[in-house]
Amino acid sequence: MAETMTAPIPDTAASTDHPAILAQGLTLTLGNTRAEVPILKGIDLAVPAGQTVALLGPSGSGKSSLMAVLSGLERATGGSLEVAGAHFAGPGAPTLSEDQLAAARRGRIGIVLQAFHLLPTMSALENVATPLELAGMDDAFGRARAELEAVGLGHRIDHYPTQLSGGEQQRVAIARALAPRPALIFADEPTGNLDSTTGTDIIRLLFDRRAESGATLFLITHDPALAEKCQRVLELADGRIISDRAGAEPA
Ligand SMILES: Nc1ncnc2c1ncn2[C@@H]1O[C@H](COP(=O)(O)OP(=O)(O)OP(=O)(O)O)[C@@H](O)[C@H]1O
Repeated sequence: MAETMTAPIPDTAASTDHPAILAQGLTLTLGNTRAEVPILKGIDLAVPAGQTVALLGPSGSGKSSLMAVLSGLERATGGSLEVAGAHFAGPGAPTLSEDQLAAARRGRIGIVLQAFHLLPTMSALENVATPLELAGMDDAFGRARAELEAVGLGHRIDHYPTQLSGGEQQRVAIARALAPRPALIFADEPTGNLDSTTGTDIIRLLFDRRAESGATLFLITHDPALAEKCQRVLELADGRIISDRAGAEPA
């Protein structure tokens, strides 16, 4: 799929002292002019590169919406936002088409969701290799194979998603998200569809693979114990960050 990027996206991702996430006054309002629903009500957040951050908050507080905006899946309606060097919103930010947003995410941002979102007509190997090919990386299939081996699925590369257990599908999804070596990983309730033993294995895998890459991790969870595995714990309520503190994990 050829994608041209007409709008320049300043790339500051290579600089380690540049924050991975810099949001100021970020808002998201959904709906139409007759019924506008404010979802995010002014988010100020700076996340240094390499930090692990958990986002807690009650159902409906806006966690998934915040992740969607920070990861470039959804456009903010106000404020400014820079993520892994991509200028997504704010004065001077280019207006990006869907393709341009996708291109801006590619290689910078890896996303792991509760529902694994693997392509059912593709094997595990193809699911991991395709984004690498789209990113124009050399040896996409060799890299994908190595990534699947790293998540313990070297023997399953030719299997289709329906032939894999939920835990195995999530391993493929993690391999797919991490294979392009993104500077930033977003994970939204990555164990929500898994039993607790499988979920524990998946979290260990996600944290181990993150530690190897040094990527910034932004993890949405309902589980306070899991949140403590991060260096920083944010709490969202009604579209606002109401608490920002250190987690139990040393920085
Ligand atoms: N397209 C939409 N139009 C209007 N409101 C929406 C839309 N999408 C989400 N919302 C509302 O935005 C609010 C935040 O939703 P969001 O999914 O971000 O919350 P959450 O904290 O992730 O919840 P959960 O923990 O249940 O997943 C909710 O009140 C939700 O109903």
